[in-house]
Parts: sequence; structure tokens; C-alpha cells
Amino acid sequence: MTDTDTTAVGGASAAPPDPGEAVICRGLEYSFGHGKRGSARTKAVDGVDLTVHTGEVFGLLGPNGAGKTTMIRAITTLLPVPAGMAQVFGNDVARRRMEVRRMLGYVPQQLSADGGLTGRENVELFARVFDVPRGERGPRVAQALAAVDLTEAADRLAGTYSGGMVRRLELAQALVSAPRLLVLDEPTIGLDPIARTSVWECIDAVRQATGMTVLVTTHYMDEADQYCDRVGLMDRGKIRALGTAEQLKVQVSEQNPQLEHPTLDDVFRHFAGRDLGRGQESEGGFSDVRRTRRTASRVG
Ligand SMILES: Nc1ncnc2c1ncn2[C@@H]1O[C@H](COP(=O)(O)OP(=O)(O)OP(=O)(O)O)[C@@H](O)[C@H]1O
Repeated sequence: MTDTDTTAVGGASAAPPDPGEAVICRGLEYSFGHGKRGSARTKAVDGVDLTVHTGEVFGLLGPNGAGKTTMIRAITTLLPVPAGMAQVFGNDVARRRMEVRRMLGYVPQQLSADGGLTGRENVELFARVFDVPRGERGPRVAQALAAVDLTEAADRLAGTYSGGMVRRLELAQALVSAPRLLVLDEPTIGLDPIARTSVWECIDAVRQATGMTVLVTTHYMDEADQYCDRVGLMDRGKIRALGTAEQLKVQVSEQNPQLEHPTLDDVFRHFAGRDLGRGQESEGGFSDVRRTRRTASRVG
């Protein structure tokens, strides 16, 4: 079985790496805790095979604690890869960390904007950190802010932004280095439906304008259904199902004739054998984003 099948479970594949793919993981594992002297050992990622095609929006879905963030952190070189392998555009994440980092834009679950700086200053900071050439910084910062519809608010302190604006600012921060792969960890957690839509519309517009690949984690099935080209349903460290939302729904309805029009929630229940937890929804502001993100990263 390869991960291009509509369903897949963990286990290293013999398929050779393909530099034309955006992300390839084979038998990827990561455990927390050393397991010595009876201390707890958590296998957060348990032998995952995954391919993200160049130019697609791929959604990694699953409840709190499924292993999504750990996967993302391994792919973005923020965690070592003790077993298996991961590549970004043909570059092994363990051996070519700097090359991989240069291709990435990453919006972590934790707040990455500084409320004491203006929106523009925040994006400028990222442009400097990611080595955007000095002469290009001004236009690139302006372009990134425009892409997320923050031009008018650019010179206000980020601490005065609404929750949705903060997420869009963080998107601009990740976009300013013109990454080939944009990685977003729960970009819409804690937002109301209108703010969630505006974040997705920005992601969609940028993807269409640049052709960049997007890897996003979420536990909002409706968003994944609407905006992701393909999804991987993750639970307890493994990918339980993989394919387009439509393929997975058809598969579930064929196996459960009583479910005429299954949703992605039904798909998750079918493959994971349990329900998916729900997130909080409130538009909030800068401090709410900070609190929600902290809570989100603590739960699990
Ligand atoms: N720093 C850590 N130390 C120990 N265990 C951890 C650590 N980070 C995550 N874990 C555990 O690893 C497993 C996977 O966590 P992970 O954060 O990757 O899941 P997730 O799907 O991203 O969930 P969430 O959406 O809540 O972040 C969970 O059981 C979690 O408790």
C-alpha cells in the first residue's frame, strides 16, 4: 500500500524519495520521554508515511494529542528525526536543515507576533531574520501585508488587533520570505466563523497567486472539507485515512449504507473509531489569541 491510496496506515514504504514532491515522510517516528526507569514514553508519531504534492493544500486533521504538531515540528526541522525520514523538496530534514528552513514559512500554534510592535514592524522583523535582501525588504513587507489585507492597519500596534487580524499578520510574517512551502499549525483555532473564513481566503488567494504548497493542521473538519485538496486523518500517532474529502466520504458511505451523505466527522469516526473533539470559537483579540494558543498547546 502506498500513501497515494485513499487510506493508509503507518509503516515504511519502499518507494524511493521524489524531489518533485513538496514533502515526503517515510516511517516517521517521534517519541517523548526516554522510557527509562518506568518514566512515561509517548509515541507521538508512529511510523507515518505521507506525501504532500507540490502546489496542493494538504490538511492534517485530528483531535488534540493526535500527533499533528509533532509531525509538523519534525518536518520543519524543529525536532530531530530519530526513526524514518522526512524530506522537503528532496532535502532530508535531518541532514539539510538550513536548506529546508530557507524554503519554509511556518506559523506555529503559539503566538508569533509581538503586541508591542506595529503590524509592519512585526513583518519587517521576520524579513530581517529570514535574510530578505535589504533593498527588497520594504516592497516585500508591503506586499505581504497587502496579501493578508492589513495595509490600512499596518502601522497600528499588533496588540490592538482582533484575533483574526493577528492570524493574518502571522501569515504575512511567514510569507515575507516567499516560501515554497507554507506550514500552518491550527491557524484558525479559537476564531469565530467570519475570522476563520477570512484567514482561509487569504491562504487561498496567496496559494493561487504564487502556487506555493500549503501544509495545514486543523481539527475543524468543515474547513478541511472546503479548503484542502487532500486530507490525512491522524489519530494516536498514525495516519488513519488519506485522500480527498470526497474519496474518503464515498469510501465510508460504501461501507456504511445507512450513512447517505457522510461528513468528514463521520469519516473520522469510521477510521479512528471515535469522535473528534471540538475547539473554542470566539473572535477575541490579541490576548485571547495568546490564551487560546497556550491552552491549545497545553491540552493534549
Ligand atoms: N513536549 C512534550 N512532552 C511530552 N509529551 C508531549 C510533548 N508534546 C506533545 N506531547 C504528547 O505527544 C502527543 C502528540 O502531541 P501533539 O502536540 O503532536 O498533538 P496534536 O495533534 O498537535 O494536538 P494539539 O492540537 O493539542 O497540539 C500527545 O500525547 C502529547 O501529550
